[in-house]
Amino acid sequence: MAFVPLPLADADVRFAPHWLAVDAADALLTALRREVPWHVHRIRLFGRDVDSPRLSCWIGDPGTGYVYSGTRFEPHPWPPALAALRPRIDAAVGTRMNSVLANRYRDGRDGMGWHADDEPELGPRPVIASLSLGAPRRFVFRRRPRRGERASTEKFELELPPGSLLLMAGDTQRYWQHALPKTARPVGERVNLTFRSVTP
Ligand SMILES: O=C(O)CCC(=O)C(=O)O
Ligand SMILES: [Fe+2]
Repeated sequence: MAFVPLPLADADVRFAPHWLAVDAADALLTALRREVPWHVHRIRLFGRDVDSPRLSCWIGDPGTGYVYSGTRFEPHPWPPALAALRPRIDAAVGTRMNSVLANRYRDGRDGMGWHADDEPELGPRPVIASLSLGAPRRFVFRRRPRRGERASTEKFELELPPGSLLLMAGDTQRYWQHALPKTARPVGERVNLTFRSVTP
């Protein structure tokens, strides 16, 4: 359950690799497969609308509607398994979360490209708690280029096993981007929940 800080400069990233026991993570994955209305979202990529390479669902309190990749989503109400989990997440990170983006990566062809979760509704220093379930996947950070720098080579990567909780806080979104790369390796299904605190 303990968090260890990860060595990203000017960021606050903490990781609890075994936040949930493996059987609890499995049970949650089974419940979420059934309880969450999974959809392919349309996202804007280099000025074009395309199908996102994953299934997703926005879940949240009323009024936490969210703009993502140029599209506004009204949140789905909390399914029972997530309503039960939410106070434990809140206690672990010390923030009251009011929404969650659930993502379902069916296999290695699904992933998420480089981005920072820096939408204005998340405030200047977003606190985001990311819980992983199912197949382990590689998660990567890259530093945004500093002033006068064309590109940054600073990277940090880790594997996110089932039951792990990754906390991103402080200036993490300001100075770093993250991604879940696609992979040619045969990997099973993974579900990720990013709990957020949105100011409506
Ligand atoms: O699936 C993941 O681990 C990352 C998800 C993510 O970055 C996001 O939902 O913003
Ligand atoms: Fe993200």
